[in-house]
Amino acid sequence: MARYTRIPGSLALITLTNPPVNALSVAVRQGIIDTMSRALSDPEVKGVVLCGENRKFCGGADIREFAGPMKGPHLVPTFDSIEAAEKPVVAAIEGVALGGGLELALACHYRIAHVKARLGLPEVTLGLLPAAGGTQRLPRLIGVPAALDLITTGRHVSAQEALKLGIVDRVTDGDAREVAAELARSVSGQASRTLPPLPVLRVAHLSPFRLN
Ligand SMILES: CC(C)(COP(=O)(O)OP(=O)(O)OC[C@H]1O[C@@H](n2cnc3c(N)ncnc32)[C@H](O)[C@@H]1OP(=O)(O)O)[C@@H](O)C(=O)NCCC(=O)NCCSC(=O)C[C@@H](O)CCCCCCCCCCCCC(=O)O
Repeated sequence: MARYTRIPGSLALITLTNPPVNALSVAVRQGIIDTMSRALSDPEVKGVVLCGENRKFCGGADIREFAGPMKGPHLVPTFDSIEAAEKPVVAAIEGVALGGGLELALACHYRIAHVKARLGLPEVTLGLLPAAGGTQRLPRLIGVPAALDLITTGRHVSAQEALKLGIVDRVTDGDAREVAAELARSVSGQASRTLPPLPVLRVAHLSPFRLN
């Protein structure tokens, strides 16, 4: 599920609620769609903060659902609609943002991380590749070499490393939701931030893959 709360400054706070790590179960995916649609259709709401319950942003796809056929809404269009939102959406990352959890944060326009947060795309350790936009959005955000490193090793990075790489916009030792709300208020009314195009042509050692 996802809980919808109005918070000061004409913002909506969307909280993923699926203990223990707010994984992206069918109910959470549907909850994101419903709450985002509510926030975007309410003219009083000028921006959105997305967080996870119990100070854990999101541990990714719900591995408890891997045993059966995929049901419910898909992550790709769900995340695409967040990215396309005309109101700023800010991820408040506490605890973990792993796999689909980081892919969700990457679809948001801004990311605030708590200093103790860990981020990564560990899909490779499960024999998978990130399949909810991470292979497309991460290279656009931090460049192909750094993105390939994270995708192919599956390693987790600290909030400070994520800041240095450019994955997050700010690190806080306070309440990430409050810092995210402050940022959402400061950018409300501005055009949504978009990711730059993939800089493929500038990566020399990937020249065999150059597009002519
Ligand atoms: C999160 C952790 C770092 C926490 O570690 P910690 O040591 O604190 O605690 P535990 O490890 O003991 O875990 C606590 C508790 O939490 C449970 N848990 C952890 N992670 C998950 C999870 N992801 N889902 C469910 N439950 C989880 C854990 O089992 C424990 O439970 P317990 O009851 O025992 O207390 C650490 O746990 C960790 O590292 N977790 C793994 C995180 C991870 O690997 N995440 C990535 C998951 S894979 C993923 O996200 C894939 C994405 O890219 C999205 C994929 C989208 C798929 C879309 C597919 C579309 C395809 C369409 C194709 C159509 C084809 C066609 O039809 O043609």
